[in-house]
Amino acid sequence: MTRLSISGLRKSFGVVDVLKSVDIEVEDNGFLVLLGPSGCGKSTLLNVIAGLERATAGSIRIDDRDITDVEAKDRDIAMVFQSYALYPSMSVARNITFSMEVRGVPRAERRKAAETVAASLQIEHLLDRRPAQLSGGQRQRVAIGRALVRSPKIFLFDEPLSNLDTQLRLETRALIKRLHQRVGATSVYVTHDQSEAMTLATRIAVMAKGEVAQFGTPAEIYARPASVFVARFVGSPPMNFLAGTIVGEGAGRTLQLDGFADIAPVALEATGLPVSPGHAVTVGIRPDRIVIGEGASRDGLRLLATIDLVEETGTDVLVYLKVGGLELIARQPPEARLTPGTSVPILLPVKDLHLFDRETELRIGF
Ligand SMILES: Nc1ncnc2c1ncn2[C@@H]1O[C@H](COP(=O)(O)OP(=O)(O)OP(=O)(O)O)[C@@H](O)[C@H]1O
Repeated sequence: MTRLSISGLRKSFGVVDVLKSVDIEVEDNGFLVLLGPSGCGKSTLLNVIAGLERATAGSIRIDDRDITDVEAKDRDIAMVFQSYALYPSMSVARNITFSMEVRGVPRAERRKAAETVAASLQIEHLLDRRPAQLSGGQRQRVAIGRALVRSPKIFLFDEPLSNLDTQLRLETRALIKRLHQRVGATSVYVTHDQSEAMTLATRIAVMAKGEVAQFGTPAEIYARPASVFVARFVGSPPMNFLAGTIVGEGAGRTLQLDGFADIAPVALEATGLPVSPGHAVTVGIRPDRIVIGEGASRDGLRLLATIDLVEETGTDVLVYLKVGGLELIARQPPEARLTPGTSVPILLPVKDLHLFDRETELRIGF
């Protein structure tokens, strides 16, 4: 049973507020991913949880124990760094079990622990090598092994896959996921890579400028992004955005796209959204939701687009569309036959639209 609770956490370096009141709960066996662009404070938050940096205000609890002022070594937390941070002069086995050596655990017991952990990471044949004799992926496994052998209450990972090439990144990501499923330990993982966040997390905290912009499951964050920032950051290619305005009153309210006075507005009667006439909105739609063609009888915004560029990715086709002065990206199935330079009708189905207040950029509804 390990629950991590962070409340009202702030961290300032001099006059710079790097974390501004962060509240996060990680459930027992949860895998929290801190996701955000460079400089948003992810690593600082991880370092404060680890005890490598002191909080300026707020508290951190592991279950019922307040660890805010507890020294790093007494927190029962293990951290895996991007840089591996291995001891170059020690063998792999000794690197993995060094914490046991410090605690005076006998040699035979240490060797057995190193073998068990190494087997779970498929590096048992490397136990007697030095870090310099390992590939980057193998070094990262040793670093993970060193955390695993301690059986800590909480695992922290700081961009552990950043230094690996694409193939190794996928393999190591799957390894971390498998280990988490098997060991089930509560974990916090920092990344700016949304695909890592979506695949690993039980909960994601999307961070922006030292604050949590949205906290939820990967599915919630993808389906109902709380702001334009989150919508743009999660999903690849990112969500498309268009400017719109609410027209009409009450049950007769419609959404009109700005600059497209000739296309039929879409009725909003069933949505119950808190919008009033003249409300300026940003309309979002994910690339895979744009229908190219007539789109049968579905409700939505119907536009005429020109196909600008077609990119085959192997699994699907990315279609760059020009609509008036706008560019939209649509994702289509691989069998789609589309010719650059031709005009096509497109449909933005009403049920797939996301609405954000144009000024605050916060989600309105849908
Ligand atoms: N010791 C420090 N003194 C002053 N400012 C710092 C210190 N450490 C971090 N910062 C600042 O805090 C902000 C957040 O840094 P942090 O490393 O936490 O961001 P990050 O989201 O992890 O970014 P990245 O993905 O680039 O590592 C940055 O603007 C950084 O310059």
